[in-house]
Amino acid sequence: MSPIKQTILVTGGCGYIGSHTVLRLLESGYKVIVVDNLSNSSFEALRRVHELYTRVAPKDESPASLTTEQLIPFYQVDVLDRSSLIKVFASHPEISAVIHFAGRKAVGESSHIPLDYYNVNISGTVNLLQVMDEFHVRKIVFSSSATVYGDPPVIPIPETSPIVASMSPYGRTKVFLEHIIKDLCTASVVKHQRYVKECEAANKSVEHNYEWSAMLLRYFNPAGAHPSGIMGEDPQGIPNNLMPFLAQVAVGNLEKLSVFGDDYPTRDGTCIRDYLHVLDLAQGHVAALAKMDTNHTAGLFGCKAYNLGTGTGCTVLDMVRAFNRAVGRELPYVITGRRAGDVPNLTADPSLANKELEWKAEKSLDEMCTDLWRWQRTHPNGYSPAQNQ
Ligand SMILES: NC(=O)c1ccc[n+]([C@@H]2O[C@H](COP(=O)([O-])OP(=O)(O)OC[C@H]3O[C@@H](n4cnc5c(N)ncnc54)[C@H](O)[C@@H]3O)[C@@H](O)[C@H]2O)c1
Ligand SMILES: O=c1ccn([C@@H]2O[C@H](COP(=O)(O)OP(=O)(O)O[C@H]3O[C@H](CO)[C@H](O)[C@H](O)[C@H]3O)[C@@H](O)[C@H]2O)c(=O)[nH]1
Repeated sequence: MSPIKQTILVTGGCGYIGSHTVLRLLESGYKVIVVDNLSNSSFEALRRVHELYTRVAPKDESPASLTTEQLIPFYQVDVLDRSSLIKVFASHPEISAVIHFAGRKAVGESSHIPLDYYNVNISGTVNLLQVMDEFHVRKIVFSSSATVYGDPPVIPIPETSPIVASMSPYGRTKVFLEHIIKDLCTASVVKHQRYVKECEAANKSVEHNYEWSAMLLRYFNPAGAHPSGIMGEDPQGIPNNLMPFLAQVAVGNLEKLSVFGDDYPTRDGTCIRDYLHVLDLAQGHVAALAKMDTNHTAGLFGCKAYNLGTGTGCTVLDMVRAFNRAVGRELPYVITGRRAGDVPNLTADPSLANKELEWKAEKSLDEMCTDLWRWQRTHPNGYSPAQNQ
């Protein structure tokens, strides 16, 4: 008989990082429930997760005989919608932790519609945390970002680097949310101590633990796709990020890449980022959940931040060359002016995650590019069936 599996609620589980993480969770033996309002994704991502999981699942599970919703219960719910969230938690008392991806993530757009970003990212997360607390689910893995470091004083960046009033409303939501989650963890220790004292005074047994545990995962730059070629990033409209933009140039949907500035203090003048394969990033979430469990067994709760990156920085032009190798031809680009808010170098010091989470990004730059290209050339329009081969 299979051991009892923990159930993880994944918000934003149909999105780019979320869908790859849902697959890794299933492969690691977790049960998964997904909440997503599909504002930047489609249910098709979960169908692909189902298909891929069917290929590797243990024989006694036979997921092929299930519908996708039987394998992965799915709720098209907005994290701002408190009563619907309550229904999800009430229907699934087995939820033991939440991985929270849902939110808006376009840096540029956040400067034009800051209230939407503060509403979805901050109010949506506070809403979720309140509902979790109500249902005694007090373990969260949160999608933070390297953007919280602003323009950091030291490269590679350790977690002790100051987190700052970041460069965009989007970035600020991540900074605020880190503070909010830390405050919640701190307050919960006091609440639990008070509760324990009350129990002792009333000669009652201690039935609950009010203490929160949180993992703030500061992602560097996720790239790539599942090596099968059937799952990948499916950005709406013109992509904001470098790698999906390059991939769209390669399939002919966009004419050429604009390289935003070649006058930065870097080896070729273009910005340096730390790109990691999306499956390595997905595995980071599995490692963070495992660490929370080990901590709990040792009686440790509270909030901890980890960098998820490779520790190696690549310039924009390094990435163009790497993607050219995968595609087998030179893609057109033009150097333009700097993009507002970009900083010269965001390269992780991942040693804390390497040591404490026993996690390391394993996949190479060439794998990221080859996997991205396999996905994009077979799905030039992402999950939308129109014109895909
Ligand atoms: N992709 C990156 O480069 C990157 C880097 C650092 C941090 N992050 C963070 O990681 C998380 C996931 O990013 P991603 O790249 O997978 O983005 P994504 O847009 O592909 O995924 C986000 C998912 O959340 C859903 N969603 C959005 N608003 C929602 C709401 N109000 N209620 C319910 N669902 C909602 C979307 O439909 C989507 O499926 C985000 O929080 C993002 O800020 C991403
Ligand atoms: O068309 C483009 C797009 C990007 N770039 C450059 O490529 C680099 C990477 O840009 P991305 O937009 O791909 O990624 P960012 O580092 O700006 O931001 C991403 O990673 C951050 C963490 O490092 C945040 O989490 C943020 O949410 C996420 O979009 C930057 O130097 C940018 O100027 C171009 O030259 N042309």
